[in-house]
Amino acid sequence: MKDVVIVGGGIAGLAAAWRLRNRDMVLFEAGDRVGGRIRSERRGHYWMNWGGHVYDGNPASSTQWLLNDAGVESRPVPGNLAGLSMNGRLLLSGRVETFPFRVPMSWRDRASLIRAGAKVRLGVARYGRLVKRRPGEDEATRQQRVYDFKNDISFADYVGDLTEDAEALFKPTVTRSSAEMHEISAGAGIGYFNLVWNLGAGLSHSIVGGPSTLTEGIAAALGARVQLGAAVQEVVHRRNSVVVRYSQGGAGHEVHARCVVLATPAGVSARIAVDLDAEVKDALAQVRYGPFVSAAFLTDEAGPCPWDGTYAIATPKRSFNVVLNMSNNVHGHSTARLPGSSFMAFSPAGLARQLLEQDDETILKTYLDDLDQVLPGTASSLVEAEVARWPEGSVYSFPGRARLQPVLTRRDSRVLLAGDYLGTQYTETAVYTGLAAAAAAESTLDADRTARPAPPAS
Ligand SMILES: Cc1cc2nc3c(=O)[nH]c(=O)nc-3n(C[C@H](O)[C@H](O)[C@H](O)COP(=O)(O)OP(=O)(O)OC[C@H]3O[C@@H](n4cnc5c(N)ncnc54)[C@H](O)[C@@H]3O)c2cc1C
Repeated sequence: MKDVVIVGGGIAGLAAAWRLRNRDMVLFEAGDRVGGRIRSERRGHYWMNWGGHVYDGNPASSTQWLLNDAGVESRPVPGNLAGLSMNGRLLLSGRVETFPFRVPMSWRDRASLIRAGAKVRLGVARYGRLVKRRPGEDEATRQQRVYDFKNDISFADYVGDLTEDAEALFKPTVTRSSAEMHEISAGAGIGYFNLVWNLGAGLSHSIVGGPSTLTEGIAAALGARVQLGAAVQEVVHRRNSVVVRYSQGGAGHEVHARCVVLATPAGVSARIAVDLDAEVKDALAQVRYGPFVSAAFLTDEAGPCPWDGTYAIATPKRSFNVVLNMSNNVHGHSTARLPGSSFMAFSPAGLARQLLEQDDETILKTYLDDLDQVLPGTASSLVEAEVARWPEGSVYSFPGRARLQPVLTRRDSRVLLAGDYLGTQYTETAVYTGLAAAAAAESTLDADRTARPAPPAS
C-alpha cells in the first residue's frame, strides 16, 4: 500500500509530489512528458515557449515558495511589460491607458473606449481592494469573495455596446482568459484588466531557462516516482484506502494508497473518480475551459530590434491576440545584444476555435504573415517555428461560477482535488492547491498512524 498516489504531472501534481517526496509516493502522468500546460524547450541562450509564461512574483506566494524550495531561479520580466500593434501603429512603451489616444482611430471609437474604459477602471479599483487578503482571513474566504464579485452578469453586458475599434482594443485583454466577452463573468473580465494594467504586481516573473526548468527539475529530482505514459482510468474508495486503476505500456495495473491527489483537469477528475460525492462530481463537470492555440518562433537576426525591450504586445484584429517577446528576458539581462530572438504568439477563445480546425502548416503560415506585419523582418530571420494546440487552455469564471466554489473545495474523502480550476490565479492556484492537497494527505497519514493499534508489548 502506497502512502499517496498523485494523478497528473502538471504543476499542481508536481507541487504535491515535491511536498510529499519523503513519503511512499508515486505520480502517474498520462502523457510522455511532465508539465501539462507548461511547456518550454531550451535553444542556446533562449527558450521556446508554448504554455504558461509569467508567474507570481509575490515573495509570499506558493509559486515563489516552490521555486525557492526546488532551487529554481525566477526574476521579474525586464523592460516594458505592455505594447500595442493596431491600425498600422506599433507602440512599445508608455502607460496602456494612453494607447487609445496614440493609435489611429475615429473620435467615435475613442469616445466609446473612454466611456467603457472609465467603467472598467472603477471596477479595477474595487477589484484591487477586494482581492487583497484581510487581517485574520483564510485563503478560502478571500477566494470566494473574488468569485462573488460581479458574478451575475457577463463582461459584455457590464461594458455595454462598443464600437468596432473599441471592441477590438478591449478583446485581446479579456479573451486572454480563454473566454469571449459574453462568456466570462464581469468580475473575472475586470480581474483580467487588473492583471494587465498592474502586470508588475501579479504575474510578473519569468523562470530562468524557461518554465519547464521548474517542472522537469522537480520530475528529475523525484526520479522513478514519476511514471510517464500512465493513464489513470479509475479511482475508487475502499474503507480506509483508495484503489487506483491505470494503464501503462499496453497493460492494466492496480495500486492501493491511503490517499490520492487528483491533479487532473476538472472533467477528467469527474470521470475517473467514480464514487466521488455526486454534488462534487456535478460541480467538476460544470467547470469551463476555453481553448488556446500558441506557436513559438526562433529567429537569428544579428543586431538589435526596436521591440527588444518590450515583453507583451497586444495585437487586435490579427490571427493571434498577443506576441510575447520571450527573449526580452535574456536581452534585458545581457550587457551585449546577443544575436537572435524567441517569440510566442497565442490565440484564445474564438480565434483558437477557428485555428484548431486547420493543420499546423496553415496555422504557421497565417501566424508568420501576421507576425511579419507586427514585427517587420521576423519572417526573413526565422530559423524554427512550432505550433501547440490546447483545447482546454485555461479555466475561466462564467456567470454563476461562484456558487460551485464551496462544493469544489469541500474535503471529506481520501481523494483530494488540486488544479488551477479551483481558483482564479492560474499557475499560482495550481501550486497552492497542490501544496494544500499534499498537506491534507499528510494529516490523513498521521491520523491513520495514530489510529493504528499499538504493537503488543513484548
Ligand atoms: C498558451 C497558454 C498560456 C498560459 N499562460 C499563463 C501564464 O502566463 N501564467 C499563468 O499563471 N498561467 C498561464 N496559463 C495557464 C497555466 O498553464 C495553467 O493554469 C497551469 O499550468 C495548470 O496546471 P495544472 O497542473 O492545474 O493542470 P495541467 O497542466 O493541465 O496538468 C494536468 C495533467 O494531468 C494529466 N492527465 C490528464 N488526464 C490524466 C489521466 N487520466 N491520468 C494521468 N494523468 C492525466 C495531463 O496530461 C496533465 O499533464 C497558460 C496556459 C496556456 C495553455
